[in-house]
Amino acid sequence: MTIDGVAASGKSSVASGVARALGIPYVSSGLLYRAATQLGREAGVRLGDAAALLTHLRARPLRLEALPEGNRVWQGERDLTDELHSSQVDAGVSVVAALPEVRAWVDDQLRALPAPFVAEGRDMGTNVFPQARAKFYLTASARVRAERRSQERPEDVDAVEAALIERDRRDAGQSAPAPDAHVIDTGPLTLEGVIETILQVLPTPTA
Ligand SMILES: Nc1ncnc2c1ncn2[C@@H]1O[C@H](COP(=O)(O)OP(=O)(O)OP(=O)(O)O)[C@@H](O)[C@H]1O
Ligand SMILES: Nc1ccn([C@H]2C[C@H](O)[C@@H](COP(=O)(O)O)O2)c(=O)n1
Repeated sequence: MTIDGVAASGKSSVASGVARALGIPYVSSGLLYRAATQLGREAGVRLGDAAALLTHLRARPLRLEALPEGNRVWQGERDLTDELHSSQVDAGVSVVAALPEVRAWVDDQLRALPAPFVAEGRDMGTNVFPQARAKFYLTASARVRAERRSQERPEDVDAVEAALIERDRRDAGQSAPAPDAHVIDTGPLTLEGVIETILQVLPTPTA
């Protein structure tokens, strides 16, 4: 199954809860875009330069570890995960995610993972796993998302809201609900409420 949605709409928290309830892993595709951005920044590669970025990424392959309590991204023995949710990565990641070559690099890694899992991101239901048996798309107003996110970060809520609106604008090209997705406004719901809503509409597996 797939869970897509706008920035900070609760995708990874919800995917984690649903996956736990189903006893399967979840996979956070955004982490691979974030890792590509962080490694490009570190190496001084211009983030819009797909060829240079991919040469750099292919020389040092990444591994996405789908742990139930949270995904982790490794490059050899180095765990990059805790560096990937900074405001600097947030500011550059949409440029990297707009590169078709980088999207193909991410998609190949996701499609190589052993099923079943819950896939979370922007285009999981539309592009990467169009055959998924159930698809969801999470939304919430920018204000609600900023209020939630500002509890995790030092920035004030107005600055977080402005950054989310800008990232939504830049990601719009690859972030739309699949025609067969269930769209959920998470604004009025608790995290547990969103997870429960999804579990209730999931089709029962056939024998
Ligand atoms: N329904 C909800 N009610 C209250 N808080 C929520 C809800 N859903 C998510 N949150 C909180 O909102 C914040 C953002 O959630 P999360 O990181 O899961 O979003 P995301 O869509 O994966 O973000 P990103 O796009 O940046 O990767 C977290 O602090 C999470 O606990
Ligand atoms: N399937 C995906 C997943 C992510 N992205 C881009 C868009 C986001 O700005 C960025 C980080 O993702 P997040 O951690 O916010 O889920 O990566 C994408 O284009 N496609």
